[in-house]
Amino acid sequence: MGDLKINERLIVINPGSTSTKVAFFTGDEKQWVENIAHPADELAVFPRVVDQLDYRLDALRRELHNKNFDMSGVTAIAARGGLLKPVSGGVYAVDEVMLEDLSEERFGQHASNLGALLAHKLGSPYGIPSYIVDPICVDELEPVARISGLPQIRRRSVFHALNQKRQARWAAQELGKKYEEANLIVAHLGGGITIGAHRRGRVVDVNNGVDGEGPFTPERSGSLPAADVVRLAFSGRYTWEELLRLINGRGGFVAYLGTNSAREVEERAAAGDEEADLIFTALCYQVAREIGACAAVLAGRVDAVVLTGGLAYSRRVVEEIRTRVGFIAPVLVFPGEDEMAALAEGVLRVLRGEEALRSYQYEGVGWANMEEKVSGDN
Ligand SMILES: Nc1ncnc2c1ncn2[C@@H]1O[C@H](COP(=O)(O)OP(=O)(O)OP(=O)(O)O)[C@@H](O)[C@H]1O
Ligand SMILES: CCCC(=O)O
Repeated sequence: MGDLKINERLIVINPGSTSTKVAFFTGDEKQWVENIAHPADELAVFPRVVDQLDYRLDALRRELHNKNFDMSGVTAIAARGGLLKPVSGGVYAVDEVMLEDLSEERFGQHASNLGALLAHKLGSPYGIPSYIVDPICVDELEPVARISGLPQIRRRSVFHALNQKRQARWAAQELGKKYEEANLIVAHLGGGITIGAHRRGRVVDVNNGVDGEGPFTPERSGSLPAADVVRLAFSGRYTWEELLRLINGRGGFVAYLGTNSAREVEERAAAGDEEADLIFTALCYQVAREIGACAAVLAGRVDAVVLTGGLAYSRRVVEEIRTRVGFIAPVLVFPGEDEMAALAEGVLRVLRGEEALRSYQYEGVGWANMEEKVSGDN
């Protein structure tokens, strides 16, 4: 008998704020990936992110058409998952309730909200099922981690779940353990920075990346003294939108140094720019401090600290953090991220029976009073 292996044929869709990435996989093999750019002036005509749906769908269909791509043989579509109700990590079938929540932007605006909507519109005419994997709203916080200090404000989990969980799996494998057996601290260091305490496969605490928790980042302010934020908000100097933009988009390196490129800041520091040097060091310091907090969450029982994302390519970033947190556990470095592969891998685990498929409609860790304000400002 020949070794006959029929590979799954997957389309992967990942909408970002200024582009939509699309890739084609046969089994684990990435055949091609395209980055469809959406110029700012074209996006500017859409009042809400969800209004971009047909525009992005047309661009996606055009790309596939230009490639003479045949949709009929596609097994499944894997899409980036956005701001939905809080759910456990895993792979979710795109269902009507999910589509409705995303169409209505019930849990906030985010480019990744378009993933499931695009996948469904593209696949359903052919009967192709769509899935999302570890969406940014994965929320596995323990009750104690939800307490903010003010009953009016409840902590929620919004983070780089897709990359964090993928790198955590790699790290566990390197340690000879299953993800579900390991205690890990994963620091995703990109344009946004989120640092999660992974206890035996669940992210029991993590800084909310989009609402201004945790370290500052190349373009976000991170946590700020609350009373000073109130003073700024009522100073008359900023509109609501401007202030939110300072926290998310124009904070961090952008605010201090006018660039969101960590690479550029590092180069400026190396060339003798003292301000750049101080701010670069401060970012590493704040990341280390957050990692230390996660070590306390895990009661010191930490198998490894994992550094990932674009900033983990920087030797200086890695060494500055390692110097401060190396006493906690070995530091493993997996620079960059590959969200397209992470999405494909998740759906393949389900198609191959290695992981159970989850239902959005029937699942959700839930908050009380879900209808109260959910951030619509991201
Ligand atoms: N070799 C390097 N040295 C220093 N910084 C680097 C290097 N490579 C990338 N970076 C920095 O990494 C940052 C971008 O990281 P990344 O690509 O993970 O972010 P993103 O995908 O835009 O945002 P996010 O990770 O929040 O989704 C930039 O500030 C970039 O300058
Ligand atoms: C990816 C969602 C979380 C963040 O941007 O910080």
